[in-house]
Amino acid sequence: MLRVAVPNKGSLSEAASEMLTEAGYRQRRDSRELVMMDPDNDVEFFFLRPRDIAVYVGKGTLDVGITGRDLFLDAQVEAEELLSLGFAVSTFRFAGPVGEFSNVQQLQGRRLATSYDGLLQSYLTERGVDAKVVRLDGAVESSVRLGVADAIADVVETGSTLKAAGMEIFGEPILRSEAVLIGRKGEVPTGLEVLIRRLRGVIVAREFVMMDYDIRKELVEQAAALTPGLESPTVSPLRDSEWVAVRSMVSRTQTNRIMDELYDLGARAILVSTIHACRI
Ligand SMILES: Nc1ncnc2c1ncn2[C@@H]1O[C@H](COP(=O)(O)OP(=O)(O)OP(=O)(O)O)[C@@H](O)[C@H]1O
Ligand SMILES: O=P(O)(O)OC[C@H]1O[C@H](OP(=O)(O)OP(=O)(O)O)[C@H](O)[C@@H]1O
Ligand SMILES: [Mg+2]
Repeated sequence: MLRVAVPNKGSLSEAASEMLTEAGYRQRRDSRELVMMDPDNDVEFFFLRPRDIAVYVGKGTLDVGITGRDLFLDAQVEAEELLSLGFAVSTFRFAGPVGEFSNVQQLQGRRLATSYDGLLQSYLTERGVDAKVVRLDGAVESSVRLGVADAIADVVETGSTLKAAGMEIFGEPILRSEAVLIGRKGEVPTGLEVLIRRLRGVIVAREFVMMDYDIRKELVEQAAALTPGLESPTVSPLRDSEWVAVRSMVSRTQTNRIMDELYDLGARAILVSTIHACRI
């Protein structure tokens, strides 16, 4: 039975369970459940703190787990990223009081607060910056105002938390993070390939839409260049032999631009539908 670690709390938890549900796995109904069997799929789910998931997977106690890339790298364990999952997208960055810092070298000898001390320390060491790292559990943005640090390294999404604390980002991003599936290096336990294929299916179904349209036969090459699909668009004959029907997967974010360009080219009856599930 494949043993899978899933975040039990925080910003990863709901999205991770939602993705597993879409992938056809059973998920808990009560947030207090710690373990859940899914006998139909031969998988056992363990609901754990996202920070601890890398530790369990690293030690081999559990086969795979979903966590944040930042949390995984911070844990510094023997595991590897198997798949990026496309949610909990954030950047890990330096920030300080407005106007005070502009680069990492200025952190020499200063105090830096973070919840990701492992990650931060190795970044600083690689760059030869000797700063004092102050480990805090959360609400790191308040640490400068409260006098325990001069600057911080923290998760930034919209930047509104930083702004509210009178801080601004500086320096290059330390890391681009998102939710990831991690596993033991070189090990492929039974059921893992199916899990990965199913999760990929969910990611693709979220990322793409299906586009259908009719176009005059002589314009099909130009239209296909706008909608090349993953392999090649499906072109089917219509009763009117001057026209063909085209079907192709299109990136969700490009949908309206492509519809406009197809319409300008002469395509009509352009229909967009969501992909419920897929195997690519
Ligand atoms: N605002 C956010 N936007 C996107 N991702 C975020 C955000 N805040 C945290 N994350 C990501 O979520 C993960 C942290 O999850 P975790 O559950 O430890 O923290 P949390 O959501 O802040 O919960 P807690 O309140 O327990 O600290 C990290 O991978 C981090 O990059
Ligand atoms: O850039 P933003 O969109 O403002 O989001 C980033 C904030 O979100 C997370 O905090 P969270 O709410 O999880 O609190 P915590 O720091 O106590 O974990 C993160 O630690 C940042 O503080
Ligand atoms: Mg947090």
